[in-house]
Amino acid sequence: MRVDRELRLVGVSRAFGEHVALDEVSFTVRPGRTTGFIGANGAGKTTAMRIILGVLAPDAGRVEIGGRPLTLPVRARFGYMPEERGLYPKMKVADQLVYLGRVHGLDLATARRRTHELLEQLGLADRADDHLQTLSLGNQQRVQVAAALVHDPIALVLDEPFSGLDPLAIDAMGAQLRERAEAGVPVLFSSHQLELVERLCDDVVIIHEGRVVAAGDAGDLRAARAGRRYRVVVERPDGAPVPSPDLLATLTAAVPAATRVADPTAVRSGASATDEELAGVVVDLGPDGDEDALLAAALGAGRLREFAPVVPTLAEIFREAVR
Ligand SMILES: Nc1ncnc2c1ncn2[C@@H]1O[C@H](COP(=O)(O)OP(=O)(O)OP(=O)(O)O)[C@@H](O)[C@H]1O
Repeated sequence: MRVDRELRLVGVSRAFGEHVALDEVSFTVRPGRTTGFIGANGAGKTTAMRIILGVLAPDAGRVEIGGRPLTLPVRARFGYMPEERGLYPKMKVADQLVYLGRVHGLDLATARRRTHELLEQLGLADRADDHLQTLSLGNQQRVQVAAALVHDPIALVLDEPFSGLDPLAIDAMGAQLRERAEAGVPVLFSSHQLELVERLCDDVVIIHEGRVVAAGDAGDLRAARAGRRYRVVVERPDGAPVPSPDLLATLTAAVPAATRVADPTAVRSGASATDEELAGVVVDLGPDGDEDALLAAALGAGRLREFAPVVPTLAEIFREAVR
């Protein structure tokens, strides 16, 4: 029988003295999917993860798996990578992983096999007999991930597993998380690297000052905010683009609700063009702006070269959600 592993936080609150770190936080980490947990420093990510793992008690609310309250034996089968990395610096890498596997109930042969497999997959096989403290910080981090994975966890909760890793290690780690998710494990990880989250996550939870401000399928969140944003490029009769400020003035005169937003294409290409040199603008119509009126204004401004919906990046959604 397949275990229902959907992990849910329901109305979880937690204060430290007067400071409310989590305020009725609810979200779901779906099995078979990776969920990115994002929020500014101090937003409450680590607190929520500690509560999931039972390291910290909530003041109110609960954590469930498969619709049932989490019990200690079930929690023991979770994989957790805490923010404060907690391995033994003077112990050999492989011995440490075998030991942790045994603590989690694996027999010796299985613990050794899993350790060997993980070290191979994470590119650390040649460091198996080195003391942890002799490894670089990035490689110690890889061992931390191996420690969270060694007992074949039924759920994975990782606090900033990518911080400090080089691009190759990020790929190796990302592949591990993806593989675990595909095996039906709910995977939750926090990160400040939003492009990485965008690349690796199926779902996303955005937390701001202790409250969830957006959650769900990352593609849906982006698509829901598309369609109200357009990139408009208009040419003069001589073929030169109408300068951005002039074009913006024309568009906003016709559609007062339209506001300019940073052009993600310009930012991504690292363009250093001034406003006058930039071809076109990206405008957001907000809830009230009229698309037809925007198009009519763009047509009236010259020869229309581009009128295309812009799908915001996760980083843009994040910035807006936490404003
Ligand atoms: N043990 C504690 N005692 C007092 N305050 C705490 C404690 N743990 C967390 N806090 C406070 O709760 C808030 C949320 O902290 P938390 O560590 O959960 O944030 P975070 O989103 O993980 O931040 P970061 O991205 O910086 O790691 C912060 O204001 C923090 O100072």
